[in-house]
Amino acid sequence: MNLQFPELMRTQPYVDGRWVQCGRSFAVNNPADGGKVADVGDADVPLAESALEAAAAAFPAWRDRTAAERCRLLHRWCELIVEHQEDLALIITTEQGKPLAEARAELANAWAFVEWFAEEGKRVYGETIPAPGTDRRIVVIRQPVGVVAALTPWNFPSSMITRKAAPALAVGCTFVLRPASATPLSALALAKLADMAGIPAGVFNVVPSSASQAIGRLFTESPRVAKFSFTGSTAVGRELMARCASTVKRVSLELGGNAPFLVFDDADLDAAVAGAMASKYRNAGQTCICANRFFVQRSVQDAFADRLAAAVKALKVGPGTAAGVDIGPLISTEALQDVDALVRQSVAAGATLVCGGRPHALGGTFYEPTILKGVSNDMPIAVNEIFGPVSPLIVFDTEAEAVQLANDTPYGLASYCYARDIGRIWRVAEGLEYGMVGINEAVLTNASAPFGGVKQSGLGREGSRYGLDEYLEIKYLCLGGMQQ
Ligand SMILES: NC(=O)C1=CN([C@@H]2O[C@H](COP(=O)(O)OP(=O)(O)OC[C@H]3O[C@@H](n4cnc5c(N)ncnc54)[C@H](OP(=O)(O)O)[C@@H]3O)[C@@H](O)[C@H]2O)C=CC1
Ligand SMILES: O=C(O)CCCC(=O)O
Repeated sequence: MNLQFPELMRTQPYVDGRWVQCGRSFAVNNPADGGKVADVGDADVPLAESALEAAAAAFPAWRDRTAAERCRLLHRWCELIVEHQEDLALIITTEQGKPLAEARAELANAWAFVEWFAEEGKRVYGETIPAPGTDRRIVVIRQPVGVVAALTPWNFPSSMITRKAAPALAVGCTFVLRPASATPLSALALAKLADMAGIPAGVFNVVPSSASQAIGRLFTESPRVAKFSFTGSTAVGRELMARCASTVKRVSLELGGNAPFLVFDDADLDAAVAGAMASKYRNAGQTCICANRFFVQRSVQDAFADRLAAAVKALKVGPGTAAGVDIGPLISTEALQDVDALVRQSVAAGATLVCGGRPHALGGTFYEPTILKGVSNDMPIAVNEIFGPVSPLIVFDTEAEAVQLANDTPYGLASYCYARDIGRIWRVAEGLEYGMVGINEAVLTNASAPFGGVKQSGLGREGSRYGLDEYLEIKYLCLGGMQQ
């Protein structure tokens, strides 16, 4: 990797303000060609435990700084991320695979979370409440929960970190992160910049590790951790949440999705196709909010499919660093096999391919951008999170049927509705059992909006002023003896 600032290429865990030499390492590979990018120090449980200790030791002093002081450091961190965004984008593309343009967009989101919470961290207000008697006063204050431990996924190696760490640090919590083993380099580069920004030792720690289960057990069961935050699959999130019960930890979970994308007969079809492309094919479909099922009203199904197919066929597949590439590789061979199996099962069950439908001629983990028609809501491809560049089209007749089919899943993260009738839009938006509804819009993520799901898609919200609440405890002060 040819970085302008080579110091960003860190390969050791960052604990208590120091880069720690490890006895063992694990390889980070470039999904575009399978080549090794780096060997990264493999943090074991004792090292992760020492990171929790460091975070616990750093907590009182960090908590007791003024919000303005903490936020100034976060602003500095943000400035450094902006200054080094080209290098950081290259690191994302190299370890994760997405096209450079998308890596830059992820970076813009990543620093926007830091900037936004550097501002909002100054607004942790309390409250006074009228008391039932004249002899007392009720006051509510909000305080940082303490040490936060987080596990993040590989699909957004930078922004999934800053949207947890920035609010936590802004309100006075300290933070220990274990990034996905496929993408630790972005996390370590962010740690380098946090260090350069002057964020004190122990406040932000990163422990890359190949031992996901052992570190997960430590983070969820350690009494030192006050709050556990996870982004990843529902299956793993469910297991980790159960472990948190042993210490009754506060938990935030951003889990899997099965986003419905509803296209009604009054929709602006060009807008719907543009939204479908942005939602489905970004990050090669490896996004928890990407459209997973397209429900298209019968009278517009052919027009929508034809226009979508024209756009999909124009997508350029290739390594994320190559000019003009729209779709990079999938993260791993297993991911490619899973996506291909879902497509094959659908075809065997009666769906038809409009385009794509197999591993790409480039080989490796590249997959053809695909559209399937004649899918039904009970096929495995509609029941499971696809996490690949495949659009299954399901036809519907009535509004009620569309909402019923859309809600027929245990997931409830993002959903999308394209229509023009305002009554219909309102009814559908209210009826969708999802944490987020894109209405004639498919780009939902930004720092000022509350991102999160209902049902088995998770607990809590990230981004927006609600994102601060995840890291704050409410304390009620009852002042008695107030009578003269
Ligand atoms: N909501 C979302 O944003 C995401 C959803 N997914 C969904 O999950 C599917 C599988 O992807 P995958 O990356 O395997 O997602 P996982 O849920 O398995 O992984 C997410 C994170 O959790 C870690 N992890 C995995 N298993 C455990 C465990 N038992 N204890 C503690 N930590 C664990 C992973 O580490 P490591 O990477 O080292 O295994 C990674 O850091 C995808 O196809 C997609 O459907 C995946 C990623 C993000
Ligand atoms: O897939 C996710 O887990 C989050 C999506 C982030 C984004 O939309 O930028």
